[in-house]
Amino acid sequence: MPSKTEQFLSLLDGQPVIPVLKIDRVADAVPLARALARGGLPAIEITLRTADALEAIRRVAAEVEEAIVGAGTILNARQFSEAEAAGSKFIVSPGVTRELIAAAANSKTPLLPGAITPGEIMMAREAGLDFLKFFPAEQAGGASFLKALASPFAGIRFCPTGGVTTRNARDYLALPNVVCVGGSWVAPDELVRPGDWAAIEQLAREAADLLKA
Ligand SMILES: O=C(O)C(=O)C[C@H](O)[C@H](O)COP(=O)(O)O
Repeated sequence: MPSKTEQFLSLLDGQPVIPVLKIDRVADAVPLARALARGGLPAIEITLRTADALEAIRRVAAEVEEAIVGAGTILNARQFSEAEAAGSKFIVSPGVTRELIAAAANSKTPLLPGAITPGEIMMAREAGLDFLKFFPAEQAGGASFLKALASPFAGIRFCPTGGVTTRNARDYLALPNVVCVGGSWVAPDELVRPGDWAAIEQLAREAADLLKA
């Protein structure tokens, strides 16, 4: 039986960027998920930072077959189960807590918890969590900080998120302990608001190709 991390990584299937989405209008969720998938980024994270986030997850899970929808900004066990019930295929949290560790242990849905410091990483590791969100990546010390964590934590893989853009994504993706990065830059408000799905598809395509150039 592959570990939950292995299952999660095979779901991501080499996708280098996970779009981090804040859905202000629930009607945007489906066309946005479709545009990102068309551009090559089927795995998306819808953050529970807006009132309609769970409904957005529900709609994408039900209507966008090609999407792999996850939930972000999960802060406690209640939100974990609500997001799971809405159809989330993975759960992302900004940090790691005992409550979330227990929720993840009781669930088949993989958890990508935030961790920055060696102590947080060790706490996650002790709980069997070995794929972590390095958050907030840029603000906490960036690629050089994360690089320094590779030696003591050889088995831990990261998804740096926070301040990551096309400008610095390659610096992270070049690190041996980085699997993918997360970021909101592929779905900026100024393109989502007018429903410019073609422009978002193009941004997704550029992001999906980051590892190729
Ligand atoms: O809410 C969460 O759980 C988050 O992940 C916080 C941030 O929205 C992401 O880290 C994206 O950050 P930016 O790409 O810098 O906009």
